[in-house]
Amino acid sequence: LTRPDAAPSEAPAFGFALHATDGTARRGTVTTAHGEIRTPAFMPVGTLGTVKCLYPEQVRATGADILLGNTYHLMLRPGAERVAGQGGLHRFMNWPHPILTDSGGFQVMSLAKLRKITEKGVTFQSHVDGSRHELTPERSLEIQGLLGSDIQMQLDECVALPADRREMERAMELSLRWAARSKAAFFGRRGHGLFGIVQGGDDEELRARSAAGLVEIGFDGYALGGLAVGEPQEVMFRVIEATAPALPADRPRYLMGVGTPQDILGGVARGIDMFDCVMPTRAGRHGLAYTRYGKVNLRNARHADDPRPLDAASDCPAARDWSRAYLHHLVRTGEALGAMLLTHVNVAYYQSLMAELRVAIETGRFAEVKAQIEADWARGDI
Ligand SMILES: O=c1[nH]cnc2c(CCNCC3CCCCC3)c3[nH]c(NCc4cccs4)nc3cc12
Repeated sequence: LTRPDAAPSEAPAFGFALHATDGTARRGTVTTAHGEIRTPAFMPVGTLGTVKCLYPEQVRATGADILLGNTYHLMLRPGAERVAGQGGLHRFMNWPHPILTDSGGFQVMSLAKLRKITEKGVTFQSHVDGSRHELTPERSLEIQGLLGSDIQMQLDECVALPADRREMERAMELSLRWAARSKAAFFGRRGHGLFGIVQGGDDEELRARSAAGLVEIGFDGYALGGLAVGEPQEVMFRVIEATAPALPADRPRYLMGVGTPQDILGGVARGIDMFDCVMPTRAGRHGLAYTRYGKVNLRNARHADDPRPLDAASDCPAARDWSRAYLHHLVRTGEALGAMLLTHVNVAYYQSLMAELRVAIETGRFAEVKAQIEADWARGDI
C-alpha cells in the first residue's frame, strides 16, 4: 500500500513515460497510486482475488508489476461493497502493487445467463445463484472504485469474429457512447486511471472511428478490445497495425486477452504496451508448461523417466529444482503441487519473456532478440 502517512496529495499522479522505442516496439513506465509498471508488461489474471495456485509474493518474485482483478466474479462473490469494507482489493488479497480491473462486461457475455444488452447497459442472471444484476457504465466504475483498482476499464460490447459489418458498427458505436458516460462517471482519485476500449471488429474504418472518438473524449490509456475472439493471428496483427498509430504515443496501449507468447511478441513489435491472458495460469493447472523452447505437455508418458528439470537455466525454482518425471507423476495423479509448480513455471516464463523484450528495446536489439526467441521456439523442447 502507499506509505500509510502519505497524504492524498502525495500519491503519485497517474502517468505514462516512454523511455525508448525500437521500430514500433516501445519501452515505458506506467505510474499509479500503488507503484510503477514496466512496459511491455504481462498482467497475470487474479480472477477471484487470487492468481490461482500461487502466493502473491511468488507472483511478485516472477517480476509481475500488476495483476488483473475480475469485476464480474467479485461483484457476485463476495460483493464489491464487502471488499470495500475490508479495505479494498489490495488489502483483501495482500497485493500492495498495481491492480487493473476489467468492467465485468466481457465476462457477463461469456459466463452469465439470460444476458440482455440495452442502451443503458447489460442485465444478466448470476451463473452462481441465478440472482439478477445490472451493469451500466456508471455502476461498473462504481464497483471498480469500491474494489480500489488503480486502472479501471470502461464497459464495452465485444463482438466475436467473424461478424457482419452492421453488427460490428452497432457494438462499436454503443461502446463509444458508453465510453463518454464512463469518462463522465469516473471520479479518478489521484494515481488512478481510466482506459477506453477501441472496438470495430476487423474493419479498419470502424477501428479508426472508434479510436478517434475515444481520443476526443480523452483517456489515461487505450485498450484494443474485440480481438483474440476467434480471428486468425494475421487479422489481429493487421488490426493492431491499423489502430496503434491512431492512438496517442504518450498513453499506454493494452491488448485485451492476449495471448500466446507468439501473439505477445507480435503485439510488442507493433507497439502494444500491456497484455493479459488466462493462458499461463489455466494451462499450468492442466499440466502444460511454457518454456523457452516451446510448450511441454507433462501429461505425456514420454516424461515418465526424464530426470531433467524443465529449464536448468531458469531463475524460477519450479522450472529448475524438480524433474520432469516428478512433474509428470504429479500431473497424472492430480496432485495439487503439480498445478502449483506448473502455474509458477508459466507465470515466471511469461515474465521472463517480457523482461527480455524490455531490455531488447532499451538496447536497440529488438529485431535480433525477436529472431532468437522465435528460433528457440522453432527448435522445440528436446
Ligand atoms: O473487447 C474486449 N473487451 C473487454 N474484455 C475483453 C477480453 C477480456 C480480457 N481479460 C479480462 C480478464 C479479467 C479477469 C479474469 C480473466 C479475464 C478479451 N479476451 C479476449 N480473448 C481471450 C479470451 C478469453 C476467453 C474467451 S476469448 N478478447 C477480449 C476482448 C475484450
